[in-house]
Formats: sequence, structure tokens, C-alpha cells
Amino acid sequence: MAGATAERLEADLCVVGAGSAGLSIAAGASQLGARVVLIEAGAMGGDCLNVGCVPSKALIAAARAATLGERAAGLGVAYGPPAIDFAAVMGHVHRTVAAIAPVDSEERYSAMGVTVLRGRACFLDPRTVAVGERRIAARRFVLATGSRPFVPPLPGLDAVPYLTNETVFALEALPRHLLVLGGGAIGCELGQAFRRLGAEVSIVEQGRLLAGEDPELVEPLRRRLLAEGVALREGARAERAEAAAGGLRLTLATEAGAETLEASHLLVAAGRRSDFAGLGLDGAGIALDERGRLQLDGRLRTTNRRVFAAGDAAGGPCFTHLAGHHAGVVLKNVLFRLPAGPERLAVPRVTYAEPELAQVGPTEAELRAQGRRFEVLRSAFFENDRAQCEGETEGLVKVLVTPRGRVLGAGIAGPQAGELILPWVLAVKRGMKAGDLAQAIVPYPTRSEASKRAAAGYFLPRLFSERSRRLVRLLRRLG
Ligand SMILES: Cc1cc2nc3c(=O)[nH]c(=O)nc-3n(C[C@H](O)[C@H](O)[C@H](O)COP(=O)(O)OP(=O)(O)OC[C@H]3O[C@@H](n4cnc5c(N)ncnc54)[C@H](O)[C@@H]3O)c2cc1C
Ligand SMILES: NC(=O)c1ccc[n+]([C@@H]2O[C@H](COP(=O)([O-])OP(=O)(O)OC[C@H]3O[C@@H](n4cnc5c(N)ncnc54)[C@H](O)[C@@H]3O)[C@@H](O)[C@H]2O)c1
Repeated sequence: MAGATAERLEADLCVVGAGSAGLSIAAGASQLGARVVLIEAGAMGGDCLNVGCVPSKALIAAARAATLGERAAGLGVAYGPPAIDFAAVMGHVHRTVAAIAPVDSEERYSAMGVTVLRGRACFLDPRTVAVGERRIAARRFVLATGSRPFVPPLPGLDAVPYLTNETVFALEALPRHLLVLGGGAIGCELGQAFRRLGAEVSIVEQGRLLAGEDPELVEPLRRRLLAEGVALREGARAERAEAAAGGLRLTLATEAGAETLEASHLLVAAGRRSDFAGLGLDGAGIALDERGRLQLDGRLRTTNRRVFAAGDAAGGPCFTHLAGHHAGVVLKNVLFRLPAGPERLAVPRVTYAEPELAQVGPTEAELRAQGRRFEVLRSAFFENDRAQCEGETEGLVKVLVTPRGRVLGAGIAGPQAGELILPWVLAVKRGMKAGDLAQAIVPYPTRSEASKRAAAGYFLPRLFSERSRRLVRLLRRLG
């Protein structure tokens, strides 16, 4: 209940969380003339800017620079072994975050006309949120509260020091041996980066590396990680942690029995969870499902129809570009009263390890599980002239089409995969056919030719069929 001294604010829209989702919604709504209150308990910019995409990609860029000498050697240009100054690397990481931070800052949003409140928000009733002594009554609310690292309940884990994405970018010295718990996107990206910067790295994964991705596309990355000296322990489930001389020890359950692994540092990258405790959701009529996720309808509305969810808090895949897309959906619903729902088919994802991995639409295994009929088209970078010129020929473009040639999904493994996925995003979204891509004139020599070649693969068996040969024979007879 509002106290007697409470300051009361009225708004059209109250956004809780100033991460990728909340910031985009607040900016869009205020530019459309809405009165917006934006509440942030931590750092403006949320995970992506402070402890996610930005610092990880800055670290990956530094780690890649450490491999340039080796690449150049294959092209006949010799450098000495890299001299890595870890403090300077982290300096680059922090400068990158600082360079982007003004875009997400309180000052910028205040200048836009958004009322930015710093503090932890909590619903008092279905139409009021409290932040300290302030009470915000708004016509609509958005929960853009993001996600946190999931720390598995391993016996002993609370007694050993461990890193997560929230602390790893504050390291001041390179770990001697980094044990990464989890072979998902974070485990692969950061595991490879720390290895390249000189740490010994072990990745422990209970299933297989990047389990949701097509194994054929993951294989080039697995080979590269092994070649770079990352110790991969797939099919190994961490079950217990304890302190050991110089660090910690994990006990792993594997098919062959229990094993132990010691390291100086542990990075927990075992998935993400949204935590809605302390938000007063009960009193606001906002229900969670049995797994603790928000119950949402097809328009991102919670069970309180005035409250929407966006970004990681919506419980789907955790991507900044999806948070940005959610922002558009929420703005359409809230400001234009359009019954918009989020895109389900054409949400791309990229793992920024090397070789990079990009996917849009369902994978081959997902289509099989759905019982769909489809054809697989492939084009290996080994057959691509640009890849040959650059001496980086690993990976492929793999496309899944209906028997009539409509593009269902596409995956790419190889350099620049994330940059190459866009035409396939459009193809999946617009229901385009392989022929639409095969007919495009693509500059030579580019890696994009591999996409065109994969698309053209749909026509090859048809073009060189007995039927076509018969037609050519017939036309020849006609003179
Ligand atoms: C290491 C790492 C690398 C990543 N790399 C990529 C990448 O390359 N590409 C990509 O697309 N995605 C990447 N992601 C995922 C991406 O960071 C998230 O999907 C994105 O940040 C989600 O944005 P959000 O706005 O939903 O949540 P967040 O960015 O988590 O923002 C939520 C905000 O809400 C605030 N908050 C929570 N509760 C309250 C409350 N009660 N009151 C007030 N404020 C509150 C939090 O303090 C936080 O600032 C990465 C994630 C990690 C961890
Ligand atoms: N490039 C990107 O877009 C990018 C980069 C990083 C993170 N992200 C987002 O953040 C999410 C979280 O990343 P993540 O890598 O932490 O999670 P994840 O869910 O992708 O992978 C976690 C892995 O940890 C394993 N695991 C869990 N408990 C274990 C145990 N006890 N023993 C062994 N293995 C165990 C799981 O099997 C799983 O494969 C990603 O899925 C993605 O949505 C995106």
C-alpha cells in the first residue's frame, strides 16, 4: 500500500528493466509521445551491454587476434608467437562496454523524455508498482526483467569460488586452468576465447556440445576446439564440487564411471533462468506456470492483461535481437492496440565461436521429429573460391527445403556465418523458394556464393534428369 510520503507518478507505460528489451520499448514509446517510466535496479543496458554480448564479443575479438599469426603462416607471412597482455585485453573489453554505454544511459533516456527510476520495482496491486518511496500508476506495464545464470544445485558448489557471466569479465589475471561447466553458447564462446588467450581450458558437458544445433554444423567447431587444445568432456555430468590445492575439483558422472577434474577456476555456464521472486506478481494477478515461467498469451500478455513481458523474461530463447523484436510487438499492442504476436519461425541465432555457427528455422533433426517431408541441400566452403583464396575452407551451408523447394531452414558453419545468414532469414520469413536465391546474381568471389550454390542444388538433380535429357534430344531433332 502506498505510504503517506510516497511520490505518485502517472504514466502510459511503466517498463521494469532497462536491458535490451526494456530500453527499446521505452525509446519507442516515448518517441511516439507516450509518458514512460523506466525502472532499473542494476546497470543501465542490462546483461547484453554489461556482462553479455558486448564484453564477450570484445573478448572473442582479442582472442581471435591471438590466432592471426598462425593463420598468416599458412599464407606465407610469418609473425612471432603472440605476446598476450591479459590486463590490456580486459582493458579493451571494458573500453568497448564504456564506448557503447552512453547509448543506453540514464542521461540519454531522460533527454528523450523518459522518467528513469533507479531501484528495484515491485507490484503493489494489479495497476501499481513501487520503487522505494515512489508509486507508479500506469495504463500498461512491461516486465523486461531478463534472466540470470542458472547455477545447478551441485553438492559442494556453494563452498568453492566460481565465476559466471556476471563476474568473469572482472577477472584481472588469466586463469591457469579454466573449467567451464556447460557446453552451450557461453561455454563454447568463452571457453575458446580463454584458450586462445593462453589458459588451459576444459569444457564439461552432460550431453553434447551445442545440443540444440545440427551436429553436422557443430562438428567443424568441435574439431577446431580440440585442435586448439580445449579438453572437451561431452557426456560428463558434473555432480559434486570441492576445494582442491590451487583451485577446485569436480566429480563427473560419465558412461565409464565417476571421474574427477581439477582446475584453478570454474566458470558456470549451465543455462539461464528468470527469477520473478520479489516482484509481487501474486498480488498483481500475474501467474507463473509449473516451471516458474510467466504464463503468456500469443501477444506476450501475462494473466494480468495490462502487463506484458519482453526479452529473456518472456521465457523463450535468450537473444538481444529477439528482445528487440519483442519490443516492437509490445509497442504495437500497447500503443496501436494491434493484436501482434512474436515471430516464431525466422528467429536466427549465431554462436560466435570459430568457426561461427548460424541457424534460422528448424534443424534437420527438428523437421524429422515433426515428421515433415524435406530435402537437404549442402554447399561446402571447400568448394568456394573465396574460402580457398583465404585458406579457410572449413564448414558448409546446409539448407532444408520442402519437396517443392520452399525454404524451411538453413544453417551455416564457417567464417562470417552470422553475416551470411540474412538472406536465409528472409527466405524463411517470406516463404521463398530455393529458386529465388539460386536466381540472384551474387558477386564473385564471395562466401555468399556458397548460399547460392546450395540453393541451386535443388535444381541439379531435376535439371540433369532423364526427362531433361529427353527434351534436349527432342529439340536437337527439330533442328
Ligand atoms: C555471456 C553472454 C553472451 C551473450 N551473447 C549474446 C549475443 O552475442 N547475441 C545475442 O543476441 N544475445 C546474447 N546474449 C543474450 C542477451 O544478453 C540477452 O538475451 C539480453 O540481454 C536480454 O535482454 P533483456 O532486456 O531481456 O534482459 P536483461 O539484459 O537481463 O535486462 C533486464 C534488466 O532488468 C533489471 N531488473 C530485473 N529485475 C528488476 C526489478 N525488479 N526492478 C528493476 N529492474 C530489474 C536487471 O537489473 C537488468 O538490467 C548473451 C548472454 C550472455 C550471458
Ligand atoms: N551468441 C549468442 O547469441 C549467445 C551467446 C551466449 C549466450 N547466449 C544466450 O544465453 C543462453 C545461455 O547460455 P548457456 O551457454 O549458459 O546455456 P545453454 O543452455 O545454452 O547451455 C548450458 C549447458 O550446460 C549443460 N549443463 C547443465 N548442467 C550441467 C551439469 N551438471 N553437468 C554438465 N553439463 C551441464 C547443459 O547440458 C547445457 O548444454 C544461450 O542459450 C543463449 O540464449 C547467446
